[in-house]
Amino acid sequence: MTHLALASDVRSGDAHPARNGGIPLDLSWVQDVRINLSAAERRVASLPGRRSVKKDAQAAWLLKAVTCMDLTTLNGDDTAERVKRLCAKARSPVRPDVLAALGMAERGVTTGAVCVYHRFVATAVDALAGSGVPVAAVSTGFPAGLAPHDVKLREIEASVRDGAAEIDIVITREHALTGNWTALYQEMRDFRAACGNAHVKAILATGDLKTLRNVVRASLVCMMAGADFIKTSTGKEGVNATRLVTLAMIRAIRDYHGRTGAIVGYKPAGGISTAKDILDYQILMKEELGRPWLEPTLFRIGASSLLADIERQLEHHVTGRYSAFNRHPMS
Ligand SMILES: O=C[C@H](O)COP(=O)(O)O
Repeated sequence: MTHLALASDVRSGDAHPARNGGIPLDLSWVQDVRINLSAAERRVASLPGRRSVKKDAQAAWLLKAVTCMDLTTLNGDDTAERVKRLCAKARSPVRPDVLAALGMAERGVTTGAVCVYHRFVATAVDALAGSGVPVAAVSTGFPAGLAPHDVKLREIEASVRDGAAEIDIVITREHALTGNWTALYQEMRDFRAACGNAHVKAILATGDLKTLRNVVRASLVCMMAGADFIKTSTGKEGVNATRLVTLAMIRAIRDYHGRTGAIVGYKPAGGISTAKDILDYQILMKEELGRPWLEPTLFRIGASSLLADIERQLEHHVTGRYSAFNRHPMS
């Protein structure tokens, strides 16, 4: 398996043939999609613990995962106070004494972003001022994505006005389920245009799409329409992020890069709650796409409860006097 040879500081959208316009929809490419996963690959991707990360490297990988995390609250009972607490956590996600014990006190660590509903974008932007942590807004009638199209566009524009640097849109599942790729492409183009300079992540709601082939086709169409990231799920579907869907989507990213030169990021989201889970995703990213896709510019993890388990694991390393950074696996 060869992965992509890129510098480690590339960002999604770099090298895109038309940064804000995607490429023309190539329907024959979409229709011709075949899922080239062997039975063994499907089996392995469905099992936990696909490969092991050496024990002495795990803390470094977990700390890297924190920097890629879109720390999320997307609940009906969210309040400004909860969002402010979340932002404080995003500024300082790991206890200073734990960071110091890991030799990371000087560098400082924040999460990749904070992810909230539009209502709380301004609150989060204010609470994160000066931290460098961007605000991501879920949008377009999240999670079902069934609001009128013009309302979706106005919601995106309002979040950008309030300071969201990243917009997580949800696609209209019906377009994918009925094979109406032209409609999906046009929808995504409109979302892309409404985002302006904000980065756009396309949530496919893979648990709703019935087949892996639909997932890959929807991935390709969203990338052609200019998505900076493709994201699995809202966290509200019956089935959210899985390793099998991840394998299919990141191979679509690799294929898309191979054919167009465009660089697209990946965001698994929903139900990722343990350190062990995220290590599996990181291994997949590194093996399939390569080192640049372990950075927050190209990899985000949408999660509301993962941080607590990572903190526990890091504290465990520290109290066990583990020197995790002596042999950093990703330098
Ligand atoms: O986009 C992020 C997801 O909604 C988070 O899902 P989760 O609450 O299952 O971690």
